[in-house]
Amino acid sequence: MRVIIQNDYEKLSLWAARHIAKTIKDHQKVSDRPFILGLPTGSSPIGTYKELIRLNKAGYISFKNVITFNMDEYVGLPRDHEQSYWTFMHENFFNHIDIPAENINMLNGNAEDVKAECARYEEKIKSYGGIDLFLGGIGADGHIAFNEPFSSLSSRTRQKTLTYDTKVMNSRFFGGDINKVPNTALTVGVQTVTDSREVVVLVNGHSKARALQATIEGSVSQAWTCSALQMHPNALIVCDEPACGELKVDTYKYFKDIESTNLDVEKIL
Ligand SMILES: N[C@@H]1[C@@H](O)[C@H](O)[C@@H](COP(=O)(O)O)O[C@@H]1O
Repeated sequence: MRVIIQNDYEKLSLWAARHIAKTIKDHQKVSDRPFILGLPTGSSPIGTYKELIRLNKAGYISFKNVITFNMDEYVGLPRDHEQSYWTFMHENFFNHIDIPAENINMLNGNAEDVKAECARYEEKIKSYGGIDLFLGGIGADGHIAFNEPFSSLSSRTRQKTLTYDTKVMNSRFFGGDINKVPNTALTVGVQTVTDSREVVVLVNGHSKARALQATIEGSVSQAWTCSALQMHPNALIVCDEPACGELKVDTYKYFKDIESTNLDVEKIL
């Protein structure tokens, strides 16, 4: 596992976006196969999306030959609801880049047959030969996508019930009213994420410090689904200083030292 520690959210976002842009560009230099990109919602990736949009508008990177798969979607919210992940992704990313609409894949939280919808999603990912890079965020309880604590580490796309804690956290987007937060969501599984060739996870702010500690230093356990990343051969955590608050001093120093020549955001592209 690599851990890149940046001073603040802005630097974290620049680093992650530029790393993703470079990875896509490097792939495009040697292959005509579309790049398959997994994407999250939440507040963590907003800065990364802003920088990717800037790089797209500046002509550094094109998304014309990129296929995206989003991690999750609430069940039962109309697609054009202001808090659906479909709306979030279009407002914060897709509407501002050159990606063709048919390249965008999102789970349909209003599907009549939810099981069939989840199976279709897994099949479609497989049909492209898997995901090249899955970008993710992390919940304060360590959930990745909507894989709440005690989700199987070998889980696949399915419907999950949201925990009370997650509903409280996400109620900030629903006018603070927990009753407006959907009870369930469709989500890719932990293994859908870890099957990807690379996983990049953004972790910012002190509220994520326990989750970051569990991800890096804890045992691999379904209690912290983010800990599954320890088994991944190409997992990269991009975090800020406040998120490191619960790490051992030695762990923090180790990653600062070993990545010291890779931290400069101006030297990635
Ligand atoms: N399903 C999403 C997760 O994918 C996201 O990582 C998490 C953290 O959100 P934020 O980035 O706003 O802290 O929120 C939701 O639960």
